[in-house]
Amino acid sequence: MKKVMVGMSGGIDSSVTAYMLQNEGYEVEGIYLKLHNRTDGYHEKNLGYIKDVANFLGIKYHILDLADEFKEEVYDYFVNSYLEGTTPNPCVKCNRQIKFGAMLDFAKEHGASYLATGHYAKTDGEFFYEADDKTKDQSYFLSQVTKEALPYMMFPLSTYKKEDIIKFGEKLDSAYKRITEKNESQEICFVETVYTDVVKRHANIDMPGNVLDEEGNVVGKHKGYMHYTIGKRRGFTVDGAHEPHFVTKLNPTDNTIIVGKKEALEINSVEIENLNMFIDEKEFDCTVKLRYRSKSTPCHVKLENNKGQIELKEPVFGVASGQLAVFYKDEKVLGSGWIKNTK
Ligand SMILES: Nc1ncnc2c1ncn2[C@@H]1O[C@H](COP(=O)(O)OP(=O)(O)OP(=O)(O)O)[C@@H](O)[C@H]1O
Repeated sequence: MKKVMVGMSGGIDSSVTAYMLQNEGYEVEGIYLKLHNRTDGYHEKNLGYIKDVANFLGIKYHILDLADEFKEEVYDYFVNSYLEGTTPNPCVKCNRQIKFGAMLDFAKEHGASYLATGHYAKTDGEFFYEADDKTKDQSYFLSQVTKEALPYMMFPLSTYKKEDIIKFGEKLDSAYKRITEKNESQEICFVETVYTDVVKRHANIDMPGNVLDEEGNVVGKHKGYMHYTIGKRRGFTVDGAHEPHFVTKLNPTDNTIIVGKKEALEINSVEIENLNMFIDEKEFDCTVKLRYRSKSTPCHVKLENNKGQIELKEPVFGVASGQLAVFYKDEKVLGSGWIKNTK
């Protein structure tokens, strides 16, 4: 019987994942990663749910403390990105370095043939594909995972809708029902409310400064550049403005922000770096997502020396440095790169 390790968070998706794989005949073991202490008793609470599910399934589970790696690779990167005036994507880093880096190594060392998670995405061992439930699809966040990890990955939820997983869990057992009754899913697992609450523990984010127009004229005041991301339209003043103004650029060096009208957010080309490609072609047409939940835009791509240039065939509004450009051919992920500059 083949052994599958399941990354268990104490949430409904991974709990149902473990059940499904056991039902399919795999020998299942769980792994809980200690990544951060968002609130007091955070791990104890999650482990309480995991223990009940593991008892119900009759499986064993491991606890792996990756707090140091997580701090270095994900948390510090997250905070530093805001200090640098870019918009980070911590889940992308976590998937590459932690879940399908360190956790996968652990699973292999413990004799597992596969590592499964409750992510909504598909893989055939060579590529990632979008999940059937497009509203939950997480292929964007997985696109920096190394090619070498793909043959070990399993996503049993890829053909289901999240609401069906919840309904299934409610009926399965009280251990599962209890999980469906907690309502504490965060967009970013270590951010309780808004990102500024995390950043302000490490830096003084309240530093009033000048708002500039595109010509560099002072046109208003802001609360401190770290309060803003590209495309934001509130929380700063623009003297005498009748139309909405949007943040188009952050300047950490002099604590200024540049604003403009909607047209100023229009982007036609994007420079990327630190590529992770699943295909060998260096020049191709495809579609690209420049942030999670944006629609795919047709584009032409040229890659060279771990960098790339994307020419968009239709303009996109409000693209932030630090986010990921993910290339798709229909539902297939071709690869991705980090956004460095936009024009
Ligand atoms: N602390 C953790 N330890 C082990 N695996 C984890 C942990 N956090 C997340 N995972 C795995 O990564 C998957 C996707 O994580 P994400 O944070 O997007 O979860 P989610 O959709 O809320 O899922 P769940 O309902 O299982 O918490 C989870 O389904 C789980 O398999």
